[in-house]
Formats: sequence, structure tokens, C-alpha cells
Amino acid sequence: MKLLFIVNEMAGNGKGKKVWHRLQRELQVAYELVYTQYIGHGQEIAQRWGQEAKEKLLIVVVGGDGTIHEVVSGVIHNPYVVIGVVPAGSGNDFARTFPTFQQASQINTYIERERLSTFIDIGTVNLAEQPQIFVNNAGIGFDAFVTKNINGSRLKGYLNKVGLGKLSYAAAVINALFHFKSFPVTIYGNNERWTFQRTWLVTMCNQPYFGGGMNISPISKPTDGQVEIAIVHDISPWKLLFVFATVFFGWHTKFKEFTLLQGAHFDIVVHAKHIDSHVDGNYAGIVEQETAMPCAIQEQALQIIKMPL
Ligand SMILES: Nc1ncnc2c1ncn2[C@@H]1O[C@H](COP(=O)(O)OP(=O)(O)OP(=O)(O)O)[C@@H](O)[C@H]1O
Repeated sequence: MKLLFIVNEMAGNGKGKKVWHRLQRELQVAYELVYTQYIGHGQEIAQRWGQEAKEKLLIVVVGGDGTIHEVVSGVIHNPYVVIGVVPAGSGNDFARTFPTFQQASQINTYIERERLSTFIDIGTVNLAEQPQIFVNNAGIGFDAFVTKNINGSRLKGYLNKVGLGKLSYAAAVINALFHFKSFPVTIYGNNERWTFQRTWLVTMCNQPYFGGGMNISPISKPTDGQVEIAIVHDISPWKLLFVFATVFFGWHTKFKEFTLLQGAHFDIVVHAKHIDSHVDGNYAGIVEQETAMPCAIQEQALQIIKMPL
């Protein structure tokens, strides 16, 4: 089994570099290494290595959810590639649901004994006319607006430096609460139709967590062939703030302003201009108004490491 590390040194505001340096010192197996240099590079590297693979290849991503998203985009359905992750981002929602490597010794053991892999589902959605995948979740509206604003935010950099990185998302949420305009949306699926006039966010989920530990879709399982659509609607900014505080514990599902749908396929139609989108926390542009965005699940589309090691 070959081993490739794809390292984003910039992930977690520099945490990627520190994590990699510590890991590197304790690795006792042969490996190849590529550093990501720019946005989208992770996908290019993974795709190239995946296409050239003639035997099992373990790709270990050292980075956060955005880097994992890029790498997975390049190797989905590749029979040779197994994905492992060493979490080094700010939010690390992947690591809350999926097994990850915490120490170099686990990687040494995995390679030497050729441990098992398991298959997980991957979400798909057409946002801004582009087919996209999501490992954790994709979102339209408030969460994407927050993502757009948090990317490159000075506060995020400062909070990361003083070890309070998790607070940066909360700070961005509070700021956005008073600048975001809710919008109408219609969702089709399961032979039904739902219309929400004042929608704050529509989040498509493959696993429960988003935004750095918010348990937005407690029922999501990345192996059930189902996608969950979480909608927050018809709520005041103050109540939304209160509801957000409960999301970390999964208590938000009891509010009438929260709707959770589950099915194999949905079409989402946004009836407003300038609505932002994201995939796994990577900003994905403005969605097309009045255009159906199909969202579905590709079952067992990705091989990841299997635990316990
Ligand atoms: N050399 C680089 N310079 C700048 N950006 C990079 C570089 N390499 C990768 N990127 C981009 O950095 C973005 C953020 O990385 P990542 O999501 O892994 O970290 P994070 O945002 O800190 O973590 P999380 O998503 O878990 O909160 C990715 O979307 C990727 O495209």
C-alpha cells in the first residue's frame, strides 16, 4: 500500500504546518508528500495521484474540512484510494463523525498491517450551475453568508492565534445576524412540496455536524443512502441566536422554526437574488434564482480508513 500526504500548512491558520512537523518526526514508513499551494490544488493533486494509482493508495489529508472536501472531490468512486485524515483545521467537523489519525504511530501501524477501509456516502448538489460534492454538508443562505464573511477575517486569525479559534465562527454568526436578509425557498422531494417564506438557511447534510461542532442534523448517518435538509425559517435574529446556542446539543430540533427533511433526492428552488452557498465550508458562489438545484446522495462513493486501529 502506497502512502501520500496532502498537507495544507495554512489550515487552522497555521495549525496545518505545526501538526505536519510533529507528525513527520514520528513517521516510520515510506511516503510521498505534496503541499497544497492554492485554493483547488487539493483536488488537482488527489485527482492526478488517483488516476495514476495501480495499487491501493492511502491519501492522508493534513488539514481541515475545506481541504478534505477538495481531496475527496478528486477521488470520489476511485477503487484504489483510501482516505485518512489528520485534523488540522478550525472546525474539523469531519473528525466529529469519521475516524481520523491522531498520531503518527497509528499511520505506521495502518501501513504496516494494511488495515481495513470502509465505504461512506457522499452528497451531490448543483450550486451556481456547478455540480459539487459534499462530505459533511452544503448550505444556502445564512451559513454560506457567514462562510463568505469569515474567510480571511482578521478576527478569525486573531482568535486562532490566541487558541480561541472555535469562537471565530460564533463571532461571525453574531455579526451576520444583523446583516442577513431572509429569503423565500421551495423544496421538492418525497412527492411533496414545502415553501418557506422567510428562510435563514437550507443545509444539506451527509453527517450531523457543521460550523465547528453544531449538531444541526442529529439523525444524519453517512452510510444510510439518505440526505437530510435542515431549514431554519420564520425566526427573529434574537431567537435565532438562542436557537444557535442550543444546536451544539441538538436541542434546536424542538423549535417550530426548524424543519428537518430526509430522503434520497430533493430539488431546492430559491426565489431571491444574491443568495450565497458553500460546500463543506468552502464558499461556492451565488445560487441561480428560480432554478432547481438537485441534491442527492451517492451511496458508498468513498473509501475511508476503518477504526479501531
Ligand atoms: N497554500 C495555501 N494558501 C492559501 N489557501 C490554501 C492553501 N492550500 C489550501 N488552501 C485553501 O485553504 C482553505 C481552508 O482550508 P481548510 O478548510 O482545510 O482549513 P480551515 O478552514 O482552517 O478548517 P475547517 O474547514 O475545518 O474550519 C481550503 O479551502 C483550501 O482551498
